Amino acid sequence: MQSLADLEAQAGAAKAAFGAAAHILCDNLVRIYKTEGVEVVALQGLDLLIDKGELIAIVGASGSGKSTLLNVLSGLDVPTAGLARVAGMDLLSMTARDRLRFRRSVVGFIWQQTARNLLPYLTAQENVLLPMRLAANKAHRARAAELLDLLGVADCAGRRPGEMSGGQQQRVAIAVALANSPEVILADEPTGELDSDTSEDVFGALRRANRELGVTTVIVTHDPMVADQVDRTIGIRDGRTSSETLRRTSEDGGVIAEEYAVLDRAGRLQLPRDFMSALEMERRVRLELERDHIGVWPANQGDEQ
Ligand SMILES: Nc1ncnc2c1ncn2[C@@H]1O[C@H](COP(=O)(O)OP(=O)(O)OP(=O)(O)O)[C@@H](O)[C@H]1O
Repeated sequence: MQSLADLEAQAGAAKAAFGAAAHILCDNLVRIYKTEGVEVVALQGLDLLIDKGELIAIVGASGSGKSTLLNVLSGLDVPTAGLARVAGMDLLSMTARDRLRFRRSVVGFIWQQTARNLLPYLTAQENVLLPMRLAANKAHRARAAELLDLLGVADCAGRRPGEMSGGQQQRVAIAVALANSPEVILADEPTGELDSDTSEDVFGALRRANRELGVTTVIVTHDPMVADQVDRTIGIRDGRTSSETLRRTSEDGGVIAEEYAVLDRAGRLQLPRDFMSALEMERRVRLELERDHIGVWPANQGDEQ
């Protein structure tokens, strides 16, 4: 029989192990906004693990908490409770100085509004040089040129944002986000203002940056096409991760997408709304453990109270 000390040691080890190797970790993340005495729980115990070098999409209905999550991960906003760690840095206990360093060199950010990403009076090259801060030396100029080339906008180097298309501006914005060699790129609806062809270019540029530079990339999107092209899509509902779609290539070269519900460490999972309404499930369900699955049934009429 195990002693209490053994059990405590085991529990401690399991806790340390959760997400220990993850590049991005959220554990039971909570963000409550208080406005005029009303509390809005935007994140309600969200768990998330992302490995180094992954390219993932986050999808979810409007108001599900996607932007709140991205603001936390980028160090712009501080969560109310829980644990959030990016590239080994704890986002709840960072000093102001660490936060600044984190925002300057650990994460790169791309906003939906093309105009918010670039300074209008600077050329593409000058925009990319800006985060590097020091007077542009030769190495910096070479890096700016390399990044613009990698993202397919080398020909825009000397143009100002007003002289570029929306898609070109977003690709330059990716170069700006990559300028200081961040470990993580966060993009909030980067193709939200673009048509589908241009979106594909921008998304291709993000994929290339992910593949060639190994930078962990998280894209919040409504765009179903974007969600089709990543290894993993994480669905958020009511401030929690609710589903994951994993894509893999089959032996014959086809792409197989499999959707899973997310089971948290407390054993909670969210049933898809359409499944629940199809069987009129509300409040209570019956569960039965079978040899290789768990059955879920609507409560019998007599069970309702
Ligand atoms: N600064 C704020 N003050 C008060 N409530 C907020 C604030 N920001 C977000 N919320 C609320 O938190 C919830 C989650 O919002 P969030 O913007 O994260 O959702 P979203 O999934 O990004 O939505 P969208 O797709 O529309 O951008 C919503 O109910 C929203 O009204």
